[in-house]
Amino acid sequence: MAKCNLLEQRAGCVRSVEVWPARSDRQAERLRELIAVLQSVDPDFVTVTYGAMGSSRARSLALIEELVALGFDVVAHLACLGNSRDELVDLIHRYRSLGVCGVLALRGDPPLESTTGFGASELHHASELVELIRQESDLPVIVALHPDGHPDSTDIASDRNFAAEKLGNADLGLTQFFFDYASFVGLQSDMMARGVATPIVPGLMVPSSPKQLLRMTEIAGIQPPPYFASADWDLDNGLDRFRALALDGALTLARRALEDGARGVHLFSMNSAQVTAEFFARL
Ligand SMILES: NC(=O)C1=CN([C@@H]2O[C@H](COP(=O)(O)OP(=O)(O)OC[C@H]3O[C@@H](n4cnc5c(N)ncnc54)[C@H](O)[C@@H]3O)[C@@H](O)[C@H]2O)C=CC1
Ligand SMILES: Nc1nc(=O)c2c([nH]1)NC[C@@H]1CN(c3ccc(C(=O)N[C@@H](CCC(=O)O)C(=O)O)cc3)CN21
Repeated sequence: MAKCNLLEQRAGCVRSVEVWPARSDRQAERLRELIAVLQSVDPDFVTVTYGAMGSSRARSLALIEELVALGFDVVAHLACLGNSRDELVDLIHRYRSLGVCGVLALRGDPPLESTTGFGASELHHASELVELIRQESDLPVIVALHPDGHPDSTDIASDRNFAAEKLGNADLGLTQFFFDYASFVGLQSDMMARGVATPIVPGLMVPSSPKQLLRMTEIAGIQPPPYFASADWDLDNGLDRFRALALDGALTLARRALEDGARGVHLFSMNSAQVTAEFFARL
């Protein structure tokens, strides 16, 4: 049974890893390799995406069930967009009975093929979902925070105000990935300035290729790190050099955050066994 104490599990650095459900045979093979690595890394909790990039609810539920059965503490993502209130309530109860140890309350991304239609959505902001989870369960609630501001926000001040409101009602904040340490420091100080002291754990991503990096910076609405523009990655050994810099970059951010008092680190594994193994071996 899940221990349900997200930050008190390990003295020092609490380690968490995001995984997503496989959507093809090739992805299923990658997921097997990742789960094998996770069994030796032994993270404090694993988060399972919901609906990310169009993935289905059934696949998320099946992966949660599998990971719980393997003995992992699982945090389930839940997104407002595309679900009615009743569907969200049903999912919260299903998560509860599957034995998850927390919920990451997200607004969610609009469907890839649409810029406006959110279908049956009745809740429109993560803060509303935090309230719903509180009403419906005693599960710990995590929220996503955006060090560089959310790409849909009109200005950073209002984005920080909304972020502080939802973080104040949550048990933990996990950040979107970032490449500029100053953005993480800015987020922390803006939350403190608004009177919110809920712990914030940095989310790190180690891109496996320049192409993946550009795709992810586009999703997050942020600039690539400085090393990206420093070389022609198509040249000999370019990919190996890129991966070494990407890993060093994420480790540098993680270590600085831990030195400055962060309680843990969260890795967006991108379902890569190799990245996950190397990141935690060197942290
Ligand atoms: N770990 C993960 O899976 C992560 C996922 N994300 C993704 O980021 C996306 C949205 O992020 P969230 O932080 O959950 O959304 P959110 O609902 O907190 O914020 C989304 C946007 O709405 C604005 N907003 C918030 N509350 C508002 C209110 N009451 N009135 C008007 N505007 C308001 C915010 O400033 C922001 O621009 C999701 O697609 C999520 O999947 C982001 C980071 C990590
Ligand atoms: N805005 C936003 N939405 C998210 O879903 C999200 C974030 N940010 N930030 C952190 C992580 C990263 N997430 C991601 C990122 C990419 C894929 C993705 O491209 N998945 C492909 C597989 C690609 C591959 O195997 O290389 C898929 O088909 O599911 C999924 C989740 C989920 N999280």
